[in-house]
Amino acid sequence: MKPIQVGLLGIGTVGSGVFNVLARNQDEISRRAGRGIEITMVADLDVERAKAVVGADIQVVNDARAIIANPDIDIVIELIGGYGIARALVLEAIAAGKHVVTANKALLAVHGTEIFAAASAKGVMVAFEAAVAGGIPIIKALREGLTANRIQWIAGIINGTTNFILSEMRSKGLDFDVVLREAQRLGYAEADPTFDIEGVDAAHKVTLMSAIAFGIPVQFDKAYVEGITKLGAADIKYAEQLGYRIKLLGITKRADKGIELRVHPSLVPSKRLIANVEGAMNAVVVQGDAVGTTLYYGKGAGSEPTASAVIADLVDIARLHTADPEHRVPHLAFQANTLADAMDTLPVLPMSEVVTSYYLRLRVADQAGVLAKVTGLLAEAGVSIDAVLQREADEVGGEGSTQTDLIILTHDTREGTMDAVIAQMQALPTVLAPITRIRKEELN
Ligand SMILES: NC(=O)C1=CN([C@@H]2O[C@H](COP(=O)(O)OP(=O)(O)OC[C@H]3O[C@@H](n4cnc5c(N)ncnc54)[C@H](O)[C@@H]3O)[C@@H](O)[C@H]2O)C=CC1
Ligand SMILES: N[C@@H](CC=O)C(=O)O
Ligand code: NA
Repeated sequence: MKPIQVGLLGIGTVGSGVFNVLARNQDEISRRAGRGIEITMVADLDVERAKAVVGADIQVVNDARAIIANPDIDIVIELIGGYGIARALVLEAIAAGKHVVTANKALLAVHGTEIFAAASAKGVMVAFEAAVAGGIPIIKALREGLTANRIQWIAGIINGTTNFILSEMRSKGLDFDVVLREAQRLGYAEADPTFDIEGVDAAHKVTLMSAIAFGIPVQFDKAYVEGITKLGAADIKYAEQLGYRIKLLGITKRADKGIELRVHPSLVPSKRLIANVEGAMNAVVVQGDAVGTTLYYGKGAGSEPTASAVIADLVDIARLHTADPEHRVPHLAFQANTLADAMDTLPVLPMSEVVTSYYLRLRVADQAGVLAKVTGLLAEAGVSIDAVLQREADEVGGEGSTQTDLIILTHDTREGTMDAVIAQMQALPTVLAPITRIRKEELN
């Protein structure tokens, strides 16, 4: 069979990894795919840099549309990033009857419904293994390996930059800004690192996993998103003393009335495997009703780890290219005549309806009766306390300090109830600073 022809749009960090891995492992990849896979055209705005990567035998252009217009190209790989030109190019490639492989989680989380519908109508595939947890084959695991299961929840460390920052802050006591700069230097961070540190990148990824796991449309706009920028070194230290690590988790869960979809820093018991995932590594825990708990661990970013996932998608498409579109692996795991038929109407729950437990830190005046007032308000609201830790004032504010930290762990509470009681506690004159609230996930 003639090799399948691939056009590559954007040959930066991931694109060059794809080119290099494909060249290095060409024979093995072809045997696995059942036919050759050849990158025959590359587009990048920086033509000279692209030529330096691919050499003289491959056509390099600066206009991505020249690839889409080429009738010999079967698959377009989009590795430009962002929502702008990438969205236009992906839709044009689909309209031209090309299969698409992309690592662009931002694009799919925001415009996935439109893109998957266009691909279904045209009978082409849009594959995106690299978009979630980079090299970890989590899309395949959810869509194929766990297909017998009713998925109950997924919780993942799915942003390498923030996990790297939290790990370095905890283990080396380094400052946030210093570690962020290092993550940028190492190529983990997004072009705009606010997407990493404010939880947006993780929310893009968990939105995609949620759609696959629960058969709901991709709904990034319904996700609750909170990053790590407000976390203090004190909370990392107190969590450790209480037997927890703080991780930025992307969580999606089947609840009574709908689906939870949220990203925020979370206390995770130190004894859980996922709590010990350090540096830029990613890990995803999936709980299915038949299989129980499964854990997927590996590199979620970087040139070749991400390329590994892109090429796996190329191989899938090379194998399925000639199959009847209705019998291909579906984009989002549920098979139906139209994409809309496959979708579940379960709503994504507002954050106020989420039930979880909490870590609260209150900077209070070190005087009699404060603890009783605070716990009294919690009791009135029906919030059950799991543990209370009071620091010595000297330890918090230095010798002779009149302030101290009160740390409270609660049992499960509805977020709306917790919002209300935090507002009441905040209004107490003896509460001297904004209350820190971090959600706690037992993950069992
Ligand atoms: N870097 C990583 O570790 C990971 C990246 N991703 C995703 O992969 C995608 C690519 O990321 P990187 O390779 O890191 O980005 P990058 O910035 O290194 O590469 C993007 C390339 O696209 C080129 N480009 C920009 N506009 C273009 C246009 N209009 N036409 C043709 N080329 C154009 C740039 O010149 C650059 O070479 C993004 O969606 C990113 O979110 C996903 C997982 C991991
Ligand atoms: N910026 C991302 C890169 C991969 O998606 C991360 O830090 O994980
Ligand atoms: Na992946």
